[in-house]
Amino acid sequence: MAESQTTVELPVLDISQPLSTSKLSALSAACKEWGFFYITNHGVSKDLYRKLHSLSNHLFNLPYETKVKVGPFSSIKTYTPHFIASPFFESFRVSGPDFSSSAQSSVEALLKEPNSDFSETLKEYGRKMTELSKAIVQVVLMSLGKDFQKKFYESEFSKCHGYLRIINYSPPENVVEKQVEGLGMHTDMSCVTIVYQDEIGGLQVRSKEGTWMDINSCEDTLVVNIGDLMHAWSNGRLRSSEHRVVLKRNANRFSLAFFWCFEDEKNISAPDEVVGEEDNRVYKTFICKDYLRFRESSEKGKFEKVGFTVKQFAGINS
Ligand SMILES: O=C(O)CCC(=O)C(=O)O
Ligand SMILES: [Fe+2]
Repeated sequence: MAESQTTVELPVLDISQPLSTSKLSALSAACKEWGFFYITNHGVSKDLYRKLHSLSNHLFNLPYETKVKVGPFSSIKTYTPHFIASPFFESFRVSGPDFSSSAQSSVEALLKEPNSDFSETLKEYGRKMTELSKAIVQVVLMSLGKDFQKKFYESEFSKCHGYLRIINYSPPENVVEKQVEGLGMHTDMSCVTIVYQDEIGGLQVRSKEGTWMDINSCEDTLVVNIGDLMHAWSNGRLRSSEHRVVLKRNANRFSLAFFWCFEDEKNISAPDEVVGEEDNRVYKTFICKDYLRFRESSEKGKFEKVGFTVKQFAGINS
């Protein structure tokens, strides 16, 4: 695998403040070119991350036979074991809007003693991520066009929902000599995704020319990326970039990816004003859940080679 040498420069938005005109245009350029940017002042404390990390480790450290109780063949299906996404990747999913009860149902199946720490902490994190996702969608709409937030936020995005993936990467021992993929190239099936990566880093975005660029981990900032649903809704104006995770150090890597998505039944269609006067529509209207199903069925057993994205599914002239 080719080593990547370059770090991508992305704008950092203070999400607690109204955006200046210059920040909005930096955001607009970053969403067009990279589909990635950073946010700061996001309101999640280091303490909350420490707590999430240690509670999650506790679950990842359980024996495999215990974890599969909530695995793909159980009724709960919140645990993704190794060798599905990659040999070095495992994750737990916590779904909204009731993050607490989603977390609790995993914990009840996994732990012998009742434990409300995990569900309480996930409730708090889910609430924060929901709030942030709403704010992020609004600024992204503002970056697309004047008044677009006023025009489209309520009518198009008010029924969005979120889910969280808690990820543990455990690299093989020879990772220092040979960089390995912890998660192969993919695009996200979300409107926007909010990623917390620990200080180890390893997240990379693919440039339009096909070069892998590092997205460094910066203290107190979160990474945001545009997903396929927002890409299609914006008629391709906002980029949903291919990205991956590489493991460069012989250390476990912890990350949290929060996906903010349209409701299953939504008809996804770029409004005329978003398409613009030339009326050059690049995506057909489609129903959100039909795309999710298409991805699920084309991804089985080969998560790493996602050749099937929204372009193949709903692209016009592709
Ligand atoms: O682990 C990360 O940093 C990113 C994970 C990711 O891209 C995903 O789960 O879609
Ligand atoms: Fe992703």
